This record gives sequence, structure tokens and C-alpha cells, in this order.
Amino acid sequence: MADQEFTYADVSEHVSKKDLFLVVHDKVYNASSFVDEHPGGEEVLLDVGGQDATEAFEDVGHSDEAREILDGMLVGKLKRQEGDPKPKSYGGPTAATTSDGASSGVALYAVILIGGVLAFGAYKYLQSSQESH
Ligand code: HEM
Repeated sequence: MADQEFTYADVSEHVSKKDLFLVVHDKVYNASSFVDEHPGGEEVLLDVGGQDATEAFEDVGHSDEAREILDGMLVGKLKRQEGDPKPKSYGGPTAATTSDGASSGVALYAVILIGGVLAFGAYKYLQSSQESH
């Protein structure tokens, strides 16, 4: 049963609470038995029913236990077809923000440093021009 292949069209037919399929990392899961038990609430699962839930699932940073529950609900693989949405590539929750944060941090540091050097230069200049009188 878990070797079965589903297209997006197949998956998108299972969107009710009693019959809820979702896709995580190109695998198809039947989450109907779990909807009522989900600690994050049934609403979020119903929201991604019949769709690719990879991003939503990974964004939350689910535990290994959550992944085991997911494994237990596996019904098959997603069969991609032309015209399907692209696979969601997932680089981790902080991959993009970390590098952004680092570069703007360096820029800020440079501005402070240059400002400090200029102020020190001006101070020295004023001092020396006062002494020469
Ligand atoms: C069928 C797929 C899913 C399974 C098996 C699952 C399972 C779990 C489990 C076991 C927890 C408890 C905390 C943990 O162990 O990480 C949890 C929490 C949570 N889940 Fe899911 N989840 C699924 C899909 C989703 C999706 C698609 C969302 C969408 C945003 C979501 C949102 C949340 C949130 C917000 C919490 C935190 C609840 C809290 O701590 O109050 N989950 N989930």
C-alpha cells in the first residue's frame, strides 16, 4: 500500500477531515486519524489537506516523535507530473536570515568604526590646531 503512487490531482481529492491526505517531502500521508490529536490543532492540518505541507510542517520544527507519527501514516509516494508546482526546497528555518543578519551586522560595525576614526581624527586635528596658536 505504501508503494502506491499518487498525483497531485489524486491527493487534492482528499481534503475532508475524515479523509485527509497531505504531502511532506514528496511522500503522501493520510492524516485523517490524527487530525483530532494534533497538538497544533486540526485547523492547520485541514488548511494543508490535499496539498504540499512540507513547508508548514518544517517551519514549526516538529520533533522526531512527530516525524514518527508521520511515518506511521504513509500511504504512498507523490508522482510528479508536468505542470505540477515545483518541489519545495527547504534549507532550514534560519539559513537565509542568518547570512542576511551577519552581513548587515558587519556593515553596521564598519559604519561605527569609520565614524569613530573620523571623530578621533577631528579631535586630534582640533587639538593640534589649538596648540599651534
Ligand atoms: C500530519 C502531519 C503532522 C504531524 C504528524 C504533526 C505532529 C505534531 C506533534 C506530535 C506535535 C507536538 C510537538 C512535537 O512533537 O513537535 C505538533 C505540534 C505542532 N504542530 Fe504539528 N504535525 C503535523 C503537521 C502540522 C502542520 C502542517 C502544521 C502547520 C502549521 C503544524 C503545526 C503545529 C504547531 C503550531 C504545533 C505546536 C503546538 C503547540 O506547541 O502548542 N503541524 N505537531
